Amino acid sequence: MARKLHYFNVNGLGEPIRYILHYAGQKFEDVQYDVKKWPIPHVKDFLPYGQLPLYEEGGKTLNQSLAIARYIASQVHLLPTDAWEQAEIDAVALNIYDYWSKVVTYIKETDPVKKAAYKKEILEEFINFYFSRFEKELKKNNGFFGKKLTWVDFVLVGIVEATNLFLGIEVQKQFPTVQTLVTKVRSLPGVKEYIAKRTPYQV
Ligand SMILES: N[C@@H](CCC(=O)N[C@@H](CS)C(=O)NCC(=O)O)C(=O)O
Repeated sequence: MARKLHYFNVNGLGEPIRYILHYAGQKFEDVQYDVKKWPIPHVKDFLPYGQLPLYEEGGKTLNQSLAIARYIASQVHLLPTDAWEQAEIDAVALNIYDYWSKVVTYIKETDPVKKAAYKKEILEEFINFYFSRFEKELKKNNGFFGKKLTWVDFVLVGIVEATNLFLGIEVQKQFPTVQTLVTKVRSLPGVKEYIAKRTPYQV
C-alpha cells in the first residue's frame, strides 16, 4: 500500500511519525518541504487545515500529528490493546502537547522583548513543571509511559529534539529518565539508521 508523509525538513511534529514508520519498517515516501520557502501556495492550499504533517495512505489523507502517529501505531503494535491503557497513553500525548504549545508561543513571537520573556518562562518554569512529571510517569513503568514501548515514547523524543533545536539547549540532560528514553528510542533499529542518514536540521 502506498504511504506518504508530508512534512517540513525540520525536526518538529512530523519527526516522531518518521521514527515510528522507520522503526516499524514501513515503506513510505518522505515528502519534505523546505521550511525556509514556506508557505508554498500549491502545497498550503492542498492541506485540509493549511498545516503539516499530512499522511496519505491508499488514496486517503489524515492530518493532525497525534492522530497520524496513533493510527500508524495501531497498525504496527505500538498502541496498547487495552482501552484504559490507550486512554492513559493519549493523555500523556496531550500533556506533551500542552508543554509544546508554550514553546510554539515562543517560536511565533516576533517582538524580541516578549520573545526573551517567553524563553525565560519556558526555561525557568514550564520545562521543570512538565518534564519532572514526565520523569515521574516514566519511572513508574520501567522507563516507558506505558507497560512497554508505545507511540507516545516516540512523541516525547520528538518534542525533546524540537525543544533542543528551537531553544538551543539539551533539555534531556536535566532529566535522567527522559535522557534514557531518548537514547533508547534513538538506538532502535530503523530509527538509528534513519538518524545517521538524515540531513542535520537547522532553524
Ligand atoms: N495540531 C497540529 C499542528 C500542526 C502544526 O502546527 N504544523 C506546523 C508545523 S509543526 C505548520 O504546518 N506550520 C506552518 C503553517 O501553519 O503554515 C498537529 O499536531 O498536526
